[in-house]
Amino acid sequence: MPDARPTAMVIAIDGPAASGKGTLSRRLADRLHFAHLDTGSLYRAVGLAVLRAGGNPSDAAQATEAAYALHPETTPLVLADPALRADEVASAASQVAIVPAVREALLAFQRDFAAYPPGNARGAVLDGRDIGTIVCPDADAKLFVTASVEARAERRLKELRERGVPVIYAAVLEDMRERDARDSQRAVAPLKPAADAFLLDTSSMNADQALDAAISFICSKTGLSDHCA
Ligand SMILES: Nc1ncnc2c1ncn2[C@@H]1O[C@H](COP(=O)(O)OP(=O)(O)O)[C@@H](O)[C@H]1O
Ligand SMILES: Nc1ccn([C@@H]2O[C@H](COP(=O)(O)OP(=O)(O)O)[C@@H](O)[C@H]2O)c(=O)n1
Repeated sequence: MPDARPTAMVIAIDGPAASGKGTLSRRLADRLHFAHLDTGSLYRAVGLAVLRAGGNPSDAAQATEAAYALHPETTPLVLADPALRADEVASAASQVAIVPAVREALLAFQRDFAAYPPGNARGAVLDGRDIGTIVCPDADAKLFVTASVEARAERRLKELRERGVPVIYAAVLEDMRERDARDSQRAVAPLKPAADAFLLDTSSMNADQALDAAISFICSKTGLSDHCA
């Protein structure tokens, strides 16, 4: 039986790779004491499972089988796997994400998280590509976080180098462009801002400035006041 908690508040954060949506979502969830779900990790988990099985992430049947093999009880453990952060896994994620049956398989988990955030939290922040458009179209506040493709490639390059991964700027930029194209042009749930999303371009903002801008929008939109100062 669903529990009798009051309806949870939902903040939807979408945007392209390395726009800063994950950093912003984590910090928002901290500030508001909300639960956070990085939905990209779900697609990465499906991509990684196919790669580990020696399969092809573009094969719809293999991707669908891997998506249905993710179970809510074990998913939190799977999402903590550091292997999810590898660049080839990001690429595999964007290939499995094209498959409508994969998206369908992951939908219930995301909607349940939004409706019944873990830890008895009074709200949830979900970040991804289609949260404001498909997963939670009735979210209380929606943000679409962007930055120029060059700024995003610089950020991802720095992040990968800090983790000791040997990469060059041109390859990261090329990968980002490829993934942007695949995510924006796919037929199902393409990356695009919801009509009622607040557009936040972080190209020349640091993470603190992005958080301040987001908090001020969310507070004015939702009437939340206790964490807004
Ligand atoms: N506003 C910002 N300015 C500069 N770097 C940022 C900003 N927001 C996030 N970052 C850094 O950029 C990288 C990508 O950010 P992340 O939040 O993982 O993006 P996304 O979730 O959109 O892929 C991380 O290394 C993060 O620390
Ligand atoms: N809600 C979501 C989240 C991610 N994805 C897919 O999963 C891939 C990896 O997402 P991510 O958010 O982990 O990627 P980064 O922004 O961290 O690079 C994306 O390129 C999308 O193809 C999606 O289709 N829908």
